[in-house]
Amino acid sequence: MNVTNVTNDIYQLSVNVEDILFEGLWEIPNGVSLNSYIIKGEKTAIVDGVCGWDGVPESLFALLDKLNIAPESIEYLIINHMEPDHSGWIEDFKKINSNFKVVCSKKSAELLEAFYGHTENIIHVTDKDTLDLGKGHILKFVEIPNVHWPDTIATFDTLTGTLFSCDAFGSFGRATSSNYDDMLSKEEIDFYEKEAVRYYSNIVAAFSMPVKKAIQKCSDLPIKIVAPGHGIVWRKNPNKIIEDYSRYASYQKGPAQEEITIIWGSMYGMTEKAVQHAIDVLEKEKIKVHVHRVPETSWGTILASAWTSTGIILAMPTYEYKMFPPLAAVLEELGKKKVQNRKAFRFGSYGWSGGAQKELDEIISKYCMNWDFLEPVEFKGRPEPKDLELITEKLRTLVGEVRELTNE
Ligand SMILES: Cc1cc2nc3c(=O)[nH]c(=O)nc-3n(C[C@H](O)[C@H](O)[C@H](O)COP(=O)(O)O)c2cc1C
Repeated sequence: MNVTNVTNDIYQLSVNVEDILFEGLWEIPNGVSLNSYIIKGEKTAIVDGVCGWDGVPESLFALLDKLNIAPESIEYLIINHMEPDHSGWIEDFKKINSNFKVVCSKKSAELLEAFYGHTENIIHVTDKDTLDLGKGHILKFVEIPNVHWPDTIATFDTLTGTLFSCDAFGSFGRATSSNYDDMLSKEEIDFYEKEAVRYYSNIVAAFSMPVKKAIQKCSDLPIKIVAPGHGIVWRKNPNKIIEDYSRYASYQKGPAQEEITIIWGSMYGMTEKAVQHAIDVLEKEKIKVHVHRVPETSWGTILASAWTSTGIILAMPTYEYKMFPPLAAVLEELGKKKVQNRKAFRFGSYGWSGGAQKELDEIISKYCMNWDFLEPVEFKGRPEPKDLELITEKLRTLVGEVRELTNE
């Protein structure tokens, strides 16, 4: 666990989690940090917990000792949201301090009872409330429901301008002791930016409307530091991550960036021949392309590039009168995350009846994805030169459409 100083009287406790699927589902090749914060006024508060803490009270004692904090002096545990990655430590925390008050939204309190049976000493807060910790640290609370659980609040320290934003403005990527934008190189910031896209698209994307509302609400605050529950702390340029999140939220309804994502699958290499051809054509068109084969590539990786791409190409054969199943599964996930209004094109092989296209149309319509498709190109068995020519023509049209939309 890392302990670092955020600013006057504020410290970060951070644990890296690796070798798991986040939420039991999302691949995290570069890990993820769980960040908790301590604010030391005359009274002391902990904002969110660190679930990766080993559960041994002595470990936390030792950390607090480093900061000259007696465990029993922690008066408030502020729960920004009740998702167990942050709050799952409450039972362990009770082992070192049996006399603290929980500060959270009314909805969090309900969840706290349902998940951990904890009902004592709870202070419900809303937008109208403040909490004075002394030494000038007056905390303000901002309800930002559905970013990403319905109970979510952000906590704002009015003295230092620090916004403890919970899952908002978070990213994947393990933390180091230089977990601050002012301590990182340009390359490292780029790394966390990619990890933020992956985090946003996998975890927050479906809640893009609430994200927009939360950003609007927080725009009234004089924010100097953004301290999220995952990822790096933004001290030098807090607006960067806020603007990035605003952009990511806008990608839901498109247009996104001048990029194309190809998602493809093939059993016996017939569709694959056309995919290879498509990659060559797009390379000549000099447009940024992400290529993902299914089922080999994880949903999380595909979602991250589909989220930033204005154009999407789906290439798959017919399988038992429907789409190649792993592609159907990924497309359903894109639908659930509301990847909408893309410029799109589909091609693929069939043997005798076809049928992939029908299921594709059904999924697009079921999730109201509103993708604007070019006429599909389907070929029986292997693609003939005339099929490849037609695909070339469609790809050029797609590139033109993507460029037109993104350069408006
Ligand atoms: C298990 C299986 C099921 C298939 N089901 C259909 C089908 O319902 N309709 C059809 O037209 N072709 C069907 N085919 C034929 C494939 O679509 C055809 O072989 C195609 O060329 C495969 O392309 P690929 O090599 O890119 O996987 C099926 C093939 C397999 C192996």
